[in-house]
Amino acid sequence: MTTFQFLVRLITFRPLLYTANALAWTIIYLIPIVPGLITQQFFDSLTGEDTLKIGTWGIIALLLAAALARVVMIYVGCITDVQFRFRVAMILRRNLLGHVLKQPGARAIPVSPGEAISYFRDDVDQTEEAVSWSVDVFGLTCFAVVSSYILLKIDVQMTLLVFVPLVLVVTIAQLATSRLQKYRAASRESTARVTGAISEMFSNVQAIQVAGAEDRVIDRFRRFNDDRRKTMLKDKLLGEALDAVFTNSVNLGIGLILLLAGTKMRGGSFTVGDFSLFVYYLTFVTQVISNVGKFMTYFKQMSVALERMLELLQGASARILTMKGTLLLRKGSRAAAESSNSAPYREPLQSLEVSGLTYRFPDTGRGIEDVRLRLAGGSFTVVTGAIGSGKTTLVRTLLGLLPKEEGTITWNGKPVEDPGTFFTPVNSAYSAQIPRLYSDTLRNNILLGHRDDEGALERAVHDSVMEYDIAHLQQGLETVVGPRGVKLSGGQMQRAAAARMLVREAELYVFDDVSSALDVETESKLWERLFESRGSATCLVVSHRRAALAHADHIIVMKDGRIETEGTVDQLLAKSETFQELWYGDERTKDGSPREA
Ligand SMILES: Nc1ncnc2c1ncn2[C@@H]1O[C@H](COP(=O)(O)OP(=O)(O)OP(=O)(O)O)[C@@H](O)[C@H]1O
Repeated sequence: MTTFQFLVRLITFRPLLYTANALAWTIIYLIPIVPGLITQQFFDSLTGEDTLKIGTWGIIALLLAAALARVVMIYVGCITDVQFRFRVAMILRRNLLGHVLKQPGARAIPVSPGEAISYFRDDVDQTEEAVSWSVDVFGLTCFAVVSSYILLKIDVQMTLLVFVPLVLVVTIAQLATSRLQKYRAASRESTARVTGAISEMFSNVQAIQVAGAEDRVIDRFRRFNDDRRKTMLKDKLLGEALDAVFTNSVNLGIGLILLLAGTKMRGGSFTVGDFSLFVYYLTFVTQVISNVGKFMTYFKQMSVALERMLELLQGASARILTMKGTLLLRKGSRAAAESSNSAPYREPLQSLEVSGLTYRFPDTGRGIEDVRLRLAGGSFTVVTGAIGSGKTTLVRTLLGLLPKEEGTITWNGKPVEDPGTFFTPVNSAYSAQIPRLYSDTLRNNILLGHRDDEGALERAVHDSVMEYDIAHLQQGLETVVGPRGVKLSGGQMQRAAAARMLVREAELYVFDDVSSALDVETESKLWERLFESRGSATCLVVSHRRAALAHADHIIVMKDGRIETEGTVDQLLAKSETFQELWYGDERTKDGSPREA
């Protein structure tokens, strides 16, 4: 989709509102024609050359009426503009967010969250700006046509002599704005580097101190600041210079008119009223040029914004951005939409089967290949294997957090078409390898908006072996855990994440390495409690720890992205070297032989 097509699609998103807006602003731009003509009559009346013959008070009344009409129209124009802008920005943000939310969770956005936020904020704003200014271009063109006609009728030579150089000066200045844009982009980039460095330094204070890297980090920060100073200076200097040209071009024009008008007036072909009309329109002609320039700038920015938003769509059609749909702006429309979503249906899990499951990361080509597995309802299956063997990729692809390239998944024999939507509570709940906590209370981190029905929170805290920690936290469940949960230990974070999963009722619980930071005793308690309170639930657990492996009904051993072997602990100990290494791994002596018991 070209930028122009994108603009047209946004304009036609609400055609009536856009037309009303365009009409309002065209009238706003055309109204100044009238006071110009009235002023001309006023000055001509002083020299007895006026044709209107309505006297000074009549002229004043007309001027007031024109001013009042313009004020009223500006009020109307602001309302139509805000209404239209708001809808354009809202549809873009909603469509973008809707697309992001439909993506597999682990690959929802191709950039950092900070950058994605800037796409949602700045790129949408720039697009909104361009669409809104397209209205002004139409109005200003109408003004330019009508005023040029009036001025040319009064004096062709004067019009050309005054306006052509003026148009040239302002156009050249406008062209320089593309350089200004380059400078602006560079200064934004350098500012982003500086703020990024500040946030990196704050979040890595300990790592910097431990590595004794304070001086190097400050040197790097200084370089970023120097760079920012240079780019900002260029940006400001050119910006101010262009501003000076724009504001002074009117004075320049008036100077030219004064020079020429004197001679013409003496000859009698040019009246005082004509002079006032030229000066009056001059301001608006400059405005026309600078506003058309502004639109051109916004249009260019819009093409960059479109490119960036397309990046966020990750190859999906650009039409997604401008898809029409209800905006739920009226009171109660959200509630109506929500109530139409029926409660999720829970189907007890008898068997979950996966076959030919394949996903390779585009940048490394690594991942999983042709994975086949079967989980029986109520079973406890452990996926194990060496570091990087594909355990996490397997569960994420199964759950739809990564987009499977090939393979089928069936739940009780029925194919699961969209795993990302299907594998959520009440069907399944998942606890990721790296716990993601928010700077909020522990209670809110566990519940994450879930209702605390019938003591669900208390049960989840107990099942995840957190009761002792909570008793020792200063404010118990009300303790604020700090950004990313920094006030908790690694093991506490893992168990908080497990509690978040267990507070949700589900048929299938998927644990990705939740026990790696737990001591043996706590981990054993975790599995025991899970069996006690949720014996009928099916569990898929990624782990290489004995406490989990010892509880397993079935173990899957991964190697290089494929299932190497599977079976029970005894079977695997007898036949799999990889499994023996994992099982005895911690106990090997330096010469490689197992330790004596
Ligand atoms: N985001 C990513 N981009 C590219 N390659 C990746 C990415 N994540 C993992 N990989 C690669 O995919 C392979 C499987 O990784 P995965 O995280 O599934 O292994 P794992 O068995 O869970 O390892 P660990 O025990 O360390 O968690 C590895 O070779 C890894 O380098």
